[in-house]
Amino acid sequence: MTTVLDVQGVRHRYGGTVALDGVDLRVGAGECVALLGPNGAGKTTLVNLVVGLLARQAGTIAIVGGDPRAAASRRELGVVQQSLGFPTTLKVRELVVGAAVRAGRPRSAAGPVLAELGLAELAGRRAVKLSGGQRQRLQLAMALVGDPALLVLDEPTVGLDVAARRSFWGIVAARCARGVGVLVTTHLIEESAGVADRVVVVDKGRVLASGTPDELVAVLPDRTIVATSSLEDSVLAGVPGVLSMTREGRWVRLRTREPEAVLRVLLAADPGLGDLRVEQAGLEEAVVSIGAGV
Ligand SMILES: Nc1ncnc2c1ncn2[C@@H]1O[C@H](COP(=O)(O)OP(=O)(O)OP(=O)(O)O)[C@@H](O)[C@H]1O
Repeated sequence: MTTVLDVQGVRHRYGGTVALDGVDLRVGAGECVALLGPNGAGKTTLVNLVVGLLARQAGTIAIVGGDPRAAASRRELGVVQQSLGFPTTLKVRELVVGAAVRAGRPRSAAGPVLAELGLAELAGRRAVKLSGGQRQRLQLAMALVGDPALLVLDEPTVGLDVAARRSFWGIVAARCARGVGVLVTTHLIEESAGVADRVVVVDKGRVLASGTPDELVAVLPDRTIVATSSLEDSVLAGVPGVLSMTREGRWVRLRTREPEAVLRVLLAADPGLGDLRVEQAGLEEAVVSIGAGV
């Protein structure tokens, strides 16, 4: 797989604060990588270094082999960042045409992208009059019109409703399938599981874990036994191997790392046991546990 983003040994400090403490990260062509981490983990710093907004202090960053601040590399890059505002007077078409020209593409490249993103009918509208979801699609149109090899999306779906989010990710997935590499930061863990080929968990400026969403979930040994039970709560909580229990009406949820042993006890002792299932932890629990050093 061709590498479109290669980050190696990147460190960054703001005065005495260490924001990145030796980060390695790779995005291949056609790969969607989600960068997950709590507030202050270093995600924005990394994104700003990749898109050339911050000057590199230590380590290397290459976009399709080039320096992020070189003009040739910037043409390989499409960016959607939350904080971007639009000039008040400019219309949707003018902004997309401008982005095409800046990326060295013909003005005519704007038309197909406006159509692909469902913005053709809004092309004559001033950008500041768009809804939140339409603005995100406009930013994506401006990012895609340059035909980038790498898309960097910084919390791109914050504030969007479910339908707008689905449509946004549908467009990104289609580009990914055509070979564009994507780096996306998000707090929406379960959403990232749906779109990312690989999730990279960062905290305190370091990569804690990297893998497919399924791999990350698999590293967490916790399972939850869900069942109806006739046993008293205190008896259930006292079954060897049960880490915690909660009850919702007739249902109990038992967290354990030894599901077979707990099930054996329940099957022998609980005449009212029914509707039994064992669940794996979700991606959110996996990421929280990795962050907590589990
Ligand atoms: N301009 C700055 N000056 C000083 N410290 C900064 C600056 N920007 C970020 N930091 C610090 O660097 C660390 C990493 O911040 P960064 O914004 O990269 O994290 P983040 O993962 O994007 O967080 P969030 O999810 O809250 O946006 C934090 O400790 C933060 O306080």
